[in-house]
Amino acid sequence: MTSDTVLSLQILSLAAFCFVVWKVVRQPVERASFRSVAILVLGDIGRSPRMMYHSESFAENGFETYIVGNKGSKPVPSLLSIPRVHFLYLPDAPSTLGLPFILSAPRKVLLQVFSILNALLYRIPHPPEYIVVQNPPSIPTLALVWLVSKLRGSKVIIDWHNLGYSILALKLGNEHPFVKAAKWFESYFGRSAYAHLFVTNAMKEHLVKEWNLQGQKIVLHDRPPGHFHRTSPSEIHELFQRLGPPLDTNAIRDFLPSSTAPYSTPFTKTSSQPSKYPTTLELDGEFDSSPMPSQREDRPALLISSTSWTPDEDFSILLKALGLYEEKARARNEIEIDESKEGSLPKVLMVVTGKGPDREKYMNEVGRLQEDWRWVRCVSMWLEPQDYPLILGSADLGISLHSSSSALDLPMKVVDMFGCGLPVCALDFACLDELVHDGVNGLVFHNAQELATQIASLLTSFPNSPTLTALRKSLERSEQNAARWEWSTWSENWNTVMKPLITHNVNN
Ligand SMILES: Nc1nc2c(ncn2[C@@H]2O[C@H](COP(=O)(O)OP(=O)(O)O[C@H]3O[C@H](CO)[C@@H](O)[C@H](O)[C@@H]3O)[C@@H](O)[C@H]2O)c(=O)[nH]1
Repeated sequence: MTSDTVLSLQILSLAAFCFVVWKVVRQPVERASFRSVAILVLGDIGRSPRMMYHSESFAENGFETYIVGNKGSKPVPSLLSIPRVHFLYLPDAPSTLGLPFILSAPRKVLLQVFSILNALLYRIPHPPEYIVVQNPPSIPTLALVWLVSKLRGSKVIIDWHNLGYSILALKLGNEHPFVKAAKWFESYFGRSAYAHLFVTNAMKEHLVKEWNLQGQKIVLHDRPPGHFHRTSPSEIHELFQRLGPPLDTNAIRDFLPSSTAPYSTPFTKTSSQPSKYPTTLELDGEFDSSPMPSQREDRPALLISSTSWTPDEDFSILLKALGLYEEKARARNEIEIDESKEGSLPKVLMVVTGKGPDREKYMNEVGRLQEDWRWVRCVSMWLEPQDYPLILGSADLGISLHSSSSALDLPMKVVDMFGCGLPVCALDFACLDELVHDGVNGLVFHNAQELATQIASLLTSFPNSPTLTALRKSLERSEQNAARWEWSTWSENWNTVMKPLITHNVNN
């Protein structure tokens, strides 16, 4: 494409943008219609769990719910089945046409501005009562919802997941002029809203103090959806039959215990197949006629990490820790081994779920490293929304490498893991203790050596590790730990914290 054509395209976009703004400014302000909400996600809706959960909660509370965002991964199934939910997809970001960043970035923002305004002003038939916007990204969304609220009378709710400028600072450094400009933009357009939601107490305290936020301020911690649970052996059996392909590579097939579908998987077996390990009933001399799957004693330990593969998560820590575990397992199992196998370490299958920019870089590194590994394998996969909680609930240990660019947000993946009864080893950062209680529901580490030591100590004598079992028990809702139980589901929490905020006007 010639530079003339590019210039004409830019001029056209600018003209279209000016036309929309001119039309809007001339339009008489329409009253916002009660019980409707626009949820704005600048990104793949299917990879924005918190915004999907908000949408579901609004719709369940009788709101006509418009989700504005990009099409990509499949949204959670429950959202697709609610009649009041409408998806308004934004066009995908245009290709850069080989233009330098200085030209391609403003062009991209301009097209985004146009399509977001078009959605919020025209595609939603009546002004929504509320607009819920996720931050980050802040540019251009915070300014746009501010403008739309002035024009259409909608009330803006900013859902503070993190601080956008702190993510940019990871790449450019705190002193870069773009970072300073982004911080100004975020604090200026983020200052006043009908309400501000925060994912941690720490973020609320920080922003109230530093940015003098106007409007109601509420901490809405992430919580897992009600259907997240510890996966039963039957569900694990079905899941690993479904997962087939990502685990069906030479490197993985030879590493896992052999299995014969549909009778067994590397993690489960059924009594329909003669088993190497007799069940308790068989040992008691009774015939086990039930085909119910059970977990195999010779299964590898299943470790899970979940991520968006962004630069704030340093997967080199995990890879180094897995290498150190490999050394420990060799030393224990191949040199010091005694007859009883007491104190031995199991093979480890590390599954990293999620999609994102740094995936290829780290998985190429994994490919090189595991050529020399005998006790560890690492695979990455993206699971359909219904399978994601099932794999978390099948695992033995979760790992979080979330370090938080602002030190003010928390890893949602850990919330997911706790919801599925999975204890974690989590990398420490400033406000992690709002979620992970060291030695109670998980362990906190600071570097690869510590992580490797924790994995080895939790997996000693696997699958009968008392420490791992104790951590897992703290996540069970039982009479014994009722007193310190702090977990609720997303909708219980939302109905307690958010509902009074948004139904207040209707009740009055
Ligand atoms: N369906 C599916 N979802 C996945 C998969 N892997 C990861 N996810 C989704 O991706 C999330 C993890 O993405 P991250 O971007 O790593 O999130 P986080 O650091 O744990 O949490 C951040 O985002 C939250 C809200 O979106 C914030 O609340 C939180 O404070 C933090 O900023 C998981 O919680 C899960 O919903 C997968 O294979 N399949």
